[in-house]
Amino acid sequence: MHEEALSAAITAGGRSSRFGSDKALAVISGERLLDRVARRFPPADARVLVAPPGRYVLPGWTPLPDTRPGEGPLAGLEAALGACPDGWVMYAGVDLPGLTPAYWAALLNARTAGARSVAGLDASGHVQPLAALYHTSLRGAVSALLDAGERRLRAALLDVQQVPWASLEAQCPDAYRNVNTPADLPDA
Ligand SMILES: Nc1nc2c(ncn2[C@@H]2O[C@H](COP(=O)(O)OP(=O)(O)OP(=O)(O)O)[C@@H](O)[C@H]2O)c(=O)[nH]1
Repeated sequence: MHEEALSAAITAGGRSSRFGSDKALAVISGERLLDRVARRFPPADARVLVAPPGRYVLPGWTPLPDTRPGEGPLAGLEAALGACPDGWVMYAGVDLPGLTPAYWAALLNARTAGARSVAGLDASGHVQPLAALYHTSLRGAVSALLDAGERRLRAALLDVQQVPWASLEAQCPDAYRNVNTPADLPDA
């Protein structure tokens, strides 16, 4: 039988212009944001870090350059889907220190037949594509979106299974607290 892989991908290719310095390297509770997000994935068959070549060293993670540098996290997803083995990819922004293994388990458990992406809704009901599951069968669709000029990551949420906040809140209340400025750091 064909076994589907489960992969983890972090996208860390941005400019951190609002943060003022590279936010992936910001230290919270003694560790880099990058290490925190990486550490809080469940075990995976492949682990990739989409970022400019040479910017980071993250042991156990395969560095992966952007297919379309500077074009945002939708382009980062294209790179990740292209590099990961066939199956599901847990895709996260490097600026989400509140993600936990329980968060990813909740999304994985929410997969339904026919779904090709799984994303949570925040407390306001907004879908959160930067901490979501994408199936590698979306490769062609994501490239087509980019070719057509699309840059919003949420456009990749095709055949999406949404997970209500009520199903996530108890296990991971800070899942969607992202770091854009130094004031957003949990220790601040
Ligand atoms: N691979 C990749 N990731 C990106 C790119 N741009 C942003 N990201 C990532 O997407 C996530 C959200 O990024 P933003 O906070 O919207 O953008 P940013 O450029 O990091 O920060 P600002 O300059 O303050 O907007 C972060 O994890 C970024 O590292 C890109 O061009 N390629």
